[in-house]
Amino acid sequence: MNPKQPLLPSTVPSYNVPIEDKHVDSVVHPKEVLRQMSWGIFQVAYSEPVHQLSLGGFRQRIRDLSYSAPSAGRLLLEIFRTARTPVAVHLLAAVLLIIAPAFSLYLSATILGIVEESVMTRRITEVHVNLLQVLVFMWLFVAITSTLSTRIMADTRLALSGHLRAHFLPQLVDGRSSLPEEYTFDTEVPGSKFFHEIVTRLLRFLTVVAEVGVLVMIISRREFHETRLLAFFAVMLPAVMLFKPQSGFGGAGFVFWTANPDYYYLAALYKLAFSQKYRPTLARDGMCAFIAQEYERVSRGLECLNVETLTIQCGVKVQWYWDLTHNLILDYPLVVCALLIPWSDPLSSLVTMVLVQHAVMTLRQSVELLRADRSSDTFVEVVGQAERLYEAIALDTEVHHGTDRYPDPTLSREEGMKISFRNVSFRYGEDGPGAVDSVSCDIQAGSLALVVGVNGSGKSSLLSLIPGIRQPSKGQVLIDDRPLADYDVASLRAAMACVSQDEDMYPLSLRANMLMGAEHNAAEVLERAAQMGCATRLIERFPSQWDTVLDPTPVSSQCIHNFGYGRISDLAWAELDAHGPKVGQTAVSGGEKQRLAATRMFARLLHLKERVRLIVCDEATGALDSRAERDILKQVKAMRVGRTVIVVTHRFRELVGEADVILVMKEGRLVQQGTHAELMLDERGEYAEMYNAQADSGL
Ligand SMILES: Nc1ncnc2c1ncn2[C@@H]1O[C@H](COP(=O)(O)OP(=O)(O)OP(=O)(O)O)[C@@H](O)[C@H]1O
Repeated sequence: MNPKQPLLPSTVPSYNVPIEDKHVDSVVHPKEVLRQMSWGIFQVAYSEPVHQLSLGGFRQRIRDLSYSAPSAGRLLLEIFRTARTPVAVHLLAAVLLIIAPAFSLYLSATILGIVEESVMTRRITEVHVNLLQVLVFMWLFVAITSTLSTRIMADTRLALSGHLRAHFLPQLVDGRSSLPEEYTFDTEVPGSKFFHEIVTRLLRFLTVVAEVGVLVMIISRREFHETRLLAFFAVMLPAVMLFKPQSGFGGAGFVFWTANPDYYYLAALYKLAFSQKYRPTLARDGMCAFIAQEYERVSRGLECLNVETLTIQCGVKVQWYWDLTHNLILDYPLVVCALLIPWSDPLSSLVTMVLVQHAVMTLRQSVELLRADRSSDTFVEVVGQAERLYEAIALDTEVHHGTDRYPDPTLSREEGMKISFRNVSFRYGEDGPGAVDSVSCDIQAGSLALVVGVNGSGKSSLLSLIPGIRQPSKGQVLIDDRPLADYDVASLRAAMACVSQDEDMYPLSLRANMLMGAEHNAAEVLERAAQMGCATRLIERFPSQWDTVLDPTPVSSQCIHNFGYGRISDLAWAELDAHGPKVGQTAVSGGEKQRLAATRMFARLLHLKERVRLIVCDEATGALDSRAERDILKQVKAMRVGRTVIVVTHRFRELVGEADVILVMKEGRLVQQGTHAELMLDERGEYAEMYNAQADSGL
């Protein structure tokens, strides 16, 4: 399957989906073969995996496996050390599950053997009866063991996930602003999928091996004809199941296209008839009847009218001989066995037939599971997941930091943090757009700096370099005249209180958001911070007030559906509703969100007190009404003593009088800097234009 080809949603009627005439790439995945077929007016293309039996492919896989093996071994060992008991119990249950079906097959063969012998000799001894009883009890025991083992495996898997989360989380959380996409573990428990897939695949493979082994043992004891028959089934069944091309649900993904112009015309008519965009005009011009007539006329000639994409998928045909072989081996094994009756003893044939039926049922189930594995990641890919986890753990933070704690007693000043940019450039990614271009300036300790510029001029990008979230691609950022990279990043960030324009609350209670672990004077800090952030009334409005979680994380493990535990009763659901965690979201407007973000920043300031030497407000009040914006900025200014303050805002007129320096950004460059009076001298300059535009619009 060419991954670039879109897979159309199967529930959408095909006449509703005008798609371009797409030609299927001749470059296909090496493990797949492209097939095409006609379906009505459509051409359908889909890919199927090819069973690579080539020596080269095999060698490559061995090479890949041996490459990933050390990490995989290390991870398996680490998982075992992290949760010895769940892992040991899980593995024990897995071993029992491997043995159970093969043992059950062996028991049924033994029981049938005893029955056969008794009927042949027309004599059933007490020994036979006792043996039969023991065997039946053993059978029962196997059934119970299998059920229990399945449940134990499910339980231990959950327990193991908990252990692994707790074990790997501290290793994966560091100062990075984000992990690359391939290393995110927000939906995946690190190591869990790896462990589970390895165990399950080995379990399924060994189950089939054990079943085939027992079958071979049984075969070797039967009559010659029957031996051949059983051997035939033992080989053919896995072969048919593994290699037969699949159709219908679970089959290959597909693309379809047509060169039939009527199809596209029909699609256009359909869109015209139902799109809100065109209907008023159609009605106004009296064209509705025409559309209906045309649709009827064209659709009569098109057989695609009743064809849905789903039907196409089911119609992906498998050659007839595969279907026939599949039916004979899997669905009608008794028919094949019956063919042997003329050549063997009828009783013996009967016993063989029962055995074959049982063996087919058992093997079929196991091979189906094995086949299901093959449609997902390959074993080599699963083993490679260990590599990915260790790479994520070993990832370095984007910015390299030193060990010197901030503030530096020899350089830092009481007035606040001094920030200097020396020819600083920054771009997003190696080939990404240049956001900051050769900026050089000083923001003196204790000053109020205003950063202005049109959208996209690089203001936020420049400020993101100060807490060391991003690394300049060129130049240097100095903090108190010393390279930022010399400082220990945690102590540096503890000296900053930043708030940006689109800041979300963490999925924790508002209290936790504001305090983030700080317990000292909590109530006082919260009350004061809410006042400063203009959020007191807002928080009082929430039913749970400070305990409100605005966007709670859904707790997916509140119930386990269809996972070995069957249906969940209505009563149980009601209990969960009554006592379970409430996961509803609380909607807040953009302005309310900014009030809460400002409150969080003030809470940080109140808590960390004089440790904070820099305040950065990056368009943090853009969505607020003008009164709230004025109040919040007033509070920020009131916190200036002993701190440098940087404010980015598009409505800057009220602040210009107090600003010690105004930095004017344009297309990533710092085009002007100075006080308001100095900048206004250049009447045609960027700053004067922006200022006058604001004055004209009354902002
Ligand atoms: N995460 C990102 N990835 C790639 N490009 C980005 C990213 N963030 C910003 N940019 C680009 O960098 C340039 C500068 O953006 P930046 O957000 O720094 O400007 P700004 O002056 O703060 O804009 P605004 O006033 O709209 O907030 C823009 O061209 C923007 O498209």
